[in-house]
Amino acid sequence: MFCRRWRPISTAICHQARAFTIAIDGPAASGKSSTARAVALELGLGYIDSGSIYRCATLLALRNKISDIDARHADLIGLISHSKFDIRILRNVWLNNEDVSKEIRCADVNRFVAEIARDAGVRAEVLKIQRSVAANAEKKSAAAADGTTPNGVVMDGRDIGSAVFPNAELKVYLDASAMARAIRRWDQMNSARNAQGKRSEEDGAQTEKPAYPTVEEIAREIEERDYADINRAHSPLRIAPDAVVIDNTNLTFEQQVHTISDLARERMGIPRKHEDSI
Ligand SMILES: Nc1ncnc2c1ncn2[C@@H]1O[C@H](COP(=O)(O)OP(=O)(O)O)[C@@H](O)[C@H]1O
Ligand SMILES: Nc1ccn([C@H]2C[C@H](O)[C@@H](COP(=O)(O)OP(=O)(O)O)O2)c(=O)n1
Repeated sequence: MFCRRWRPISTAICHQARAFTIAIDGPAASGKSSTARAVALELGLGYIDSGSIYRCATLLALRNKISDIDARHADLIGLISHSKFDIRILRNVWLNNEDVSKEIRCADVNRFVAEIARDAGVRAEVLKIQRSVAANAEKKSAAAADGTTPNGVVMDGRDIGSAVFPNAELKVYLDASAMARAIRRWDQMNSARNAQGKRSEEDGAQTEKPAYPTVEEIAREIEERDYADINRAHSPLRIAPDAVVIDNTNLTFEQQVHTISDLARERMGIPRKHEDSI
């Protein structure tokens, strides 16, 4: 018997299948994936960054020279359905046994991903992958759970609360001002680049530094992607009516993680833990 809705242990009908789902949606660089990962670690839940699946689908399109998605729609769906996706909570994203964590964040994927994600057939194929990786992560989380919290999964994206898991126990819509998001993404890219440069220096490698986008360029790219995600016909980015909206422009990272994990605790029927949650 499969029951998705989590119940407190004392009233659980099917202990083994109880699962608690947290959906985190929001625009680009609003802090979804870093927050979702931290909440999952705190509560002993599995974590899936669903954007990484759309990014892998985009990488498949780029590598197979599929530039016109409407004309080559069936080819791309075939490639997606025959690929193996492995998304790990602390480690990387693997596509067909290759670590593609860095490549799926490159400028070409950033530019093309919203175009790929608007295709209904691609979304239907990705939906199957989302549900199957979530079921797997949920199973693994049971082993990590300490008995005080249920097993389950945190998934972030654009349509998790509205389309992928409409019955999620907790839905959060994370937002921040456009400028805060652009600056955070710039900082994130800068730190990754500096870390990479340091590693190359230590290895004695002579690598040419790639052109680096300005905050204004990042803001423009984010704005264009948000526009495409909000205005597409299928599962656009929307605030689910039962979502808790958190604007984190003036919150610290810890505050937003603590707020969401305490909201989850409340719905699990266990006491809140943090004094700084809002
Ligand atoms: N409240 C916050 N204050 C400052 N930086 C934050 C906050 N929340 C997230 N960040 C940082 O913003 C960057 C983008 O977050 P990320 O989780 O990658 O966003 P998304 O998944 O929505 O694109 C990361 O470097 C993250 O650590
Ligand atoms: N559930 C989802 C997740 C992502 N997408 C699409 C739309 C987004 O622009 C891209 C990339 O998502 P991702 O979460 O990696 O993007 P950001 O990290 O927020 O920049 O994928 C989607 O349509 N539905």
